[in-house]
Amino acid sequence: MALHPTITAVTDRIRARSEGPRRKYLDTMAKAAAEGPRRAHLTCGNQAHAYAAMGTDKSALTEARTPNIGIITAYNDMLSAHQPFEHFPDQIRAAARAAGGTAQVAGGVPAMCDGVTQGQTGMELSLFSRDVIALAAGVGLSHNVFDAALYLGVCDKIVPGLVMAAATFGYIPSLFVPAGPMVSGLPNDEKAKVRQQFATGEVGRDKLMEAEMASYHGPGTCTFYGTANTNQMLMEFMGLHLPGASFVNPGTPLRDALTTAATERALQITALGNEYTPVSDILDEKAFVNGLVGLMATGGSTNLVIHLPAMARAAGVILDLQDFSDLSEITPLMAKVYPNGLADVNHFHAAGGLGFMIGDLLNAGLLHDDTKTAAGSGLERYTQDPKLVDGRVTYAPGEGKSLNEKILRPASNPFHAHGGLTQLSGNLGRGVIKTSAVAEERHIIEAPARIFHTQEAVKDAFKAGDFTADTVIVVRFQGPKSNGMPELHSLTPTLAVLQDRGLKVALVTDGRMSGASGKVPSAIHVCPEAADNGPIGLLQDGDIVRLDATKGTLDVLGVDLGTRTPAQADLTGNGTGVGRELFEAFRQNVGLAADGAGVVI
Ligand SMILES: O=C(O)[C@H](O)[C@@H](O)[C@H](O)[C@H](O)COP(=O)(O)O
Ligand code: SF4
Repeated sequence: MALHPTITAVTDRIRARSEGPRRKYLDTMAKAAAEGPRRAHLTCGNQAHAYAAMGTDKSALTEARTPNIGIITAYNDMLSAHQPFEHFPDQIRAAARAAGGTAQVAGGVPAMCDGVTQGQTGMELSLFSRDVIALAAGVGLSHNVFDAALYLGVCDKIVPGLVMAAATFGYIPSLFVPAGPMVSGLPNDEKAKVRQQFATGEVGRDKLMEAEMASYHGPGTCTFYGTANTNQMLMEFMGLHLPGASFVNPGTPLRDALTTAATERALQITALGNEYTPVSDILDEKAFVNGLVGLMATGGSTNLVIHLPAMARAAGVILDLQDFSDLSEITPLMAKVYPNGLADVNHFHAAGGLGFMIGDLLNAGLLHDDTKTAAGSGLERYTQDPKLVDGRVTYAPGEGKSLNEKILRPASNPFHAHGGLTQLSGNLGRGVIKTSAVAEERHIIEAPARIFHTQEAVKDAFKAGDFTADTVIVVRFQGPKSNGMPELHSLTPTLAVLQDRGLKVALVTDGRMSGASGKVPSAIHVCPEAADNGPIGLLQDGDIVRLDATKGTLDVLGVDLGTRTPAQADLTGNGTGVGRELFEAFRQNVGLAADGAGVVI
């Protein structure tokens, strides 16, 4: 099938926009690659330190004739999605040895669980932790003794931060190794219902705790289609996972076989062999366009509208919100996974999952097939399913059709004609809205604004019974310069109760929401932010705000903003407590949300 003209046009536009930075990046990568195996440049002393504790691997390492893998691990016990990584290094070392290579943990990176910090002060470090992860991975890889790298990470900022590092070290062939989703527990919509009942006082904390523990109940990624699982989708659409690796549950024989297969593949694609595949050849404008199409076709997390520009910039590729909008316009919404529907990622995977989607989108001319991937050339191979045969991974053709059209549909008969993300612009600045989880009749709202400077103040106003009419709830001073741009997802139950009571409500914020947020129309990432003299800082209670997701507009009506003085907020409290003291330089130097809210890149 010929490539859709918009795919070609957007790819060409990105390539043209990126020409300078991409050329500089590729020159840097080529220079590094030309230096040959890293270890050749280390002294005996350097190497002795690196191998001292490596036991039986020492001779292979010192002879430096076989490839050595550096493992960057985001293991900790706080994220259910990362807890399984505890034993992955042992498995990877054994698999490398068995395949004639070696592997060492090059370093660890921090990983924040946004579920633990949701609605808490710690969430103010969440977005910044992405760049900390990139920095920490760089420290590990700077030991410079690796011919390939394996990145162990899944969740929200961890994959984006690791991709920023993998691109920066783009001369090192790499794969991302996932741990997979937890098996299904209490359905996400039932959990959300109990939360709303708790918000209205219908159930007590005991019932809420019971529901939460039944929903988040074991090792593996949470099963909604939030940022973590959107990251997993990207790693297949962009060719950094093995095909079909994303949604195989942890602790299963196929999961273990995939980890072994990823290790073997990493050893095959180093510069010591004949299939050198540096990350810099994989992460190009075509890979990012494929990632954007996957984001739209699956109704993925709005957080990737911030992370993808930062990931791309690390590879010299410059994305713009217009690229997201134009691709959303031509990409059908093919999946309905919570919060966009009732199914979870396990059901999605069973229905045909990413392999079906990639095949169907390729046939529809909506993906580049001629991309380089860690598994080899061409995206077609990602339509295959991994099977376990005698304890090893083999690939077989996927079903080629959806096995449950309530969850997954072909591009020819989608849930919506276009993707779930729309760019917004108007006299309040630029932002984004995820429409895939919002009922059509709620895509346009025009109502008086109520202005807040914290999410707690919104909840207090709700408890005081303040919301009795249609309202645009503005929560400002939530941008990266203000307080690190925390997710405001803990507002979801409150806003959903107001909506269920028959009110038309919308959220407008320079902050962000979670990938798990859904049914309330939310104009997010509004920039410039209030703390950066953005027009959102000029709004006053009672102003009529119109949010039109069908037209992509966000405006205050009948007000001359030029006559207004910007609101002030006391942000001093955001600089101390729970480690916020350490992030002042990040708040001072962070870029626009629309450009990726980067600090290090
Ligand atoms: O973007 C995301 O996907 C979220 O950050 C997610 O990782 C976060 O953990 C949610 O807070 C979980 O949902 P609940 O908070 O509703 O449990
Ligand atoms: S998906 Fe979110 S809540 Fe679940 S483990 Fe990852 S960061 Fe934590």
